[in-house]
Amino acid sequence: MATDSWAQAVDEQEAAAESTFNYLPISEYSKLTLPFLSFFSEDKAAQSLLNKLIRNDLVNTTNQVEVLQKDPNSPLYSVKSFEELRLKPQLLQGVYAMGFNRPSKIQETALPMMLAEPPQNLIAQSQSGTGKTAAFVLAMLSHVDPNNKYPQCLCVSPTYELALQTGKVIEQMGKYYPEVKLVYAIRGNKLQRGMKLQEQIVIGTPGTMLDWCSKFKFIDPKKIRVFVLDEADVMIATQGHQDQSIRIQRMLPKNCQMLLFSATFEESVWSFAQRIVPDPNIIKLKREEETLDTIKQYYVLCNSKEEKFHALCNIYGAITIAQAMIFCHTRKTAGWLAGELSREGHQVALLSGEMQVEQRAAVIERFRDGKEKVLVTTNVCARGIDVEQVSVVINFDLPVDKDGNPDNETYLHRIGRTGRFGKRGLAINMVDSKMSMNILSRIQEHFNKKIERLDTDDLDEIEKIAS
Ligand SMILES: Nc1ncnc2c1ncn2[C@@H]1O[C@H](COP(=O)(O)OP(=O)(O)OP(=O)(O)O)[C@@H](O)[C@H]1O
Repeated sequence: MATDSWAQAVDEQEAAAESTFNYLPISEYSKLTLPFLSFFSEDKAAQSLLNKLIRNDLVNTTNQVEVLQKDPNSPLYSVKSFEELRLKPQLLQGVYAMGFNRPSKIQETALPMMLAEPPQNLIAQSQSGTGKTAAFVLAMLSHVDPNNKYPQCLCVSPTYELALQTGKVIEQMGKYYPEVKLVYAIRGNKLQRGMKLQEQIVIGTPGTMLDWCSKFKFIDPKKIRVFVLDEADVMIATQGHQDQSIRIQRMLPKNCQMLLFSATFEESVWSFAQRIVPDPNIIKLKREEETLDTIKQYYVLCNSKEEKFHALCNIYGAITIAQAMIFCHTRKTAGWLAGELSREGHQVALLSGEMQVEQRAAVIERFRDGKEKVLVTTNVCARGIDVEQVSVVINFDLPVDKDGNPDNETYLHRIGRTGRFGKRGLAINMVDSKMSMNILSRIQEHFNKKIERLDTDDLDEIEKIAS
């Protein structure tokens, strides 16, 4: 594709996004199946949704589960099969119909606690994709009494889209348990004043959920038996969500089971979790550490973006690269580079900030399937996305934070490998100024790992790095 058509595609997307926003009232916006998320493309919520959309498997972690029980004398339960949980037959059927053969790590530890009598509170942290959603969905479905026609479980999610994704899991898992009904407490879902909900499970965003419990009284909070707070780390990143969640929690009865899930566990999440979940059991599943040990790192000296592109072409000319990811600082550079590479005959995928989340998921999926060999992206777009099979990572621009300092964490995440995918990798950094050389040196110092210079005009030298 030529540069012009890339530029045109971007213009068209931006125009479409603008016109959608201009003409949609807020209430309509939330009714869209997958609304534009571009204005919070940097957001954790978009990232989390993207991960969910492109994932169709469990992330396999080898690390151990860490269980900190509130009562250290109580036995540490763990099950190895869904049968051992003595689930209702309809639910077991649902689980198997989804293709789950046995519980994931977090499920085998969390489910016995969540299904215990009397109900136990739980704070659980494990990386995205490890089966948390399926775990609490099973807990909710197990605890409701379908004969009671009123809400018994509340589940709050940070955004409409994430609520919808969880709702889908409830629907799939509860497929053989049709007596249990689900309703979405989301902006735009307008109910008649004075009505009382009959559905047993309510899933939604904190603001609407709070309104439905207090202002409109569609829900009687005193009858709630299970309260789930999903994606707590994403939740607290949004202004107001913390307070709204706490206000909902305060309306619930003392014996209501409180469950909180998070993919990460920084201090802010932890203190929020403790405010919202009294007397918790705590489960943590540590993410495997990324390391630079198996990565060969190089830098190339250039004077301009054109020179960087030239160096890139030389690298491509000298070594066979199955799949590469190229990171640029701005959308503009990413678009330009993708155009130039396409012109050279490469099959290029471009991940750009103005794309809808669904479009971005499609791009990553195609790349993952090997339909394109090069993925050009900005860091914002690719943050938190794991494309494991990539063996070459090119920092067309070095990662910096908003103050222009080296972003070591991003550097590690872009090129690092976990022990499990301990395949050798190659990272090439493009340096085009004194400033970027300084950033490179600081990255090198930070990781205490030498980054060698590579002369891209010397084809023999390039060939050597691949061997
Ligand atoms: N026991 C299981 N066996 C096989 N697949 C599973 C199992 N549990 C969950 N999955 C699948 O693994 C994927 C990830 O699960 P899930 O969405 O529950 O993870 P998560 O930890 O909630 O992720 P996130 O933090 O993004 O919400 C889903 O596609 C889900 O269908």
